[in-house]
Amino acid sequence: MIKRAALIGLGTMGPGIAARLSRGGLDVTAYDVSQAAVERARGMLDLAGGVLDRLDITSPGTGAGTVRFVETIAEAVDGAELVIENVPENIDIKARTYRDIDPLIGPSVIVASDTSGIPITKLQAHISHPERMVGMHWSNPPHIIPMIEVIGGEQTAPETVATIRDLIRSLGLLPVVVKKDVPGFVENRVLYALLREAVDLVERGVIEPEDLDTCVSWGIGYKIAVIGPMALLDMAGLDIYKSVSSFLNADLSNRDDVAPMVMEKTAASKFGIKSGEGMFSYTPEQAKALQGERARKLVAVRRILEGRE
Ligand SMILES: NC(=O)C1=CN([C@@H]2O[C@H](COP(=O)(O)OP(=O)(O)OC[C@H]3O[C@@H](n4cnc5c(N)ncnc54)[C@H](O)[C@@H]3O)[C@@H](O)[C@H]2O)C=CC1
Ligand SMILES: Cc1ncc(C=O)c(C(=O)O)c1O
Repeated sequence: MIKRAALIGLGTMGPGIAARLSRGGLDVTAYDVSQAAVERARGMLDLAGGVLDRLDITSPGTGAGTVRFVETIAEAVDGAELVIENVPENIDIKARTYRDIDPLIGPSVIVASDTSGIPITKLQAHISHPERMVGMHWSNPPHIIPMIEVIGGEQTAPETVATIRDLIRSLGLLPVVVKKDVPGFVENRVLYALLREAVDLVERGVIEPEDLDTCVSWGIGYKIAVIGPMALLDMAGLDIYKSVSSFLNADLSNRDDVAPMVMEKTAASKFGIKSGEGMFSYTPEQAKALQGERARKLVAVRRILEGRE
């Protein structure tokens, strides 16, 4: 089983991934081009560890692994059996990262991308031995959400998919092997269809942002956490779904570009919590309180869903 992992890119996802892997007994070496990102990640490890404690996630008999922050990418990948790439969702940055690590790692070292949806087939065009490249798509926050998508590209060896699937299982997490390498894989295709409709409804003035969140979180979100979409079809009745979709599907948002509201906000550097304003506004204190409150609620819901409460 894999024992040494390199994590390239920290940012939003990196600290939680590092914390979760080390709790599972892996030794992680983490690298980021930004020292600020390294310091932020260093400061987040204990917080993530506390959440893992509340989830009763223990380490294997061999004990917890370590997280070491290193100053060069070469140090990060030295001796690693797995390299997790977690740089920005930009194929040029990812390709450059693969070119940087290629001469530093052997042909059997697995390179797993945390990409949100760039097809793995596209990514593996930028690395030697493409059979060792795979998608390992975590969800935010990665130390709490147990489901991880595993996606093989056209040139990915089945053994590579199986190795990552088994690693995820050995960590006590939920691997979902996606059968076809489609953009967005599965989770984000469903999420982005939902978000496209949600943004469209707010943009057209059908509903206020706060009320949309109440409607979706306490309606669909609450239900879907317990009853998955396919099971929900059977609960509601496929006849009902047929009747409603016969008129509603044609009326849903089918835009293939980015909503003007999102273009305007991002052009004004209104990215959300990370910039203090997005759909809503946040002071640093509010952002910190929200992070804690959301972690507490996600832990409580997960404990109930796992039948531990
Ligand atoms: N933010 C989210 O909710 C999720 C993001 N993802 C995916 O994970 C990947 C990372 O996402 P985030 O953590 O949100 O990105 P981010 O933009 O927050 O962080 C990326 C980090 O990579 C660093 N970086 C940039 N170029 C680098 C290089 N050449 N070498 C090393 N480090 C470099 C940056 O300094 C930054 O700290 C993306 O592919 C994203 O789509 C996956 C699941 C959820
Ligand atoms: C908006 C959004 N986009 C991508 C991802 C993951 O790839 C997430 C998430 O994990 O929650 C997300 O919320």
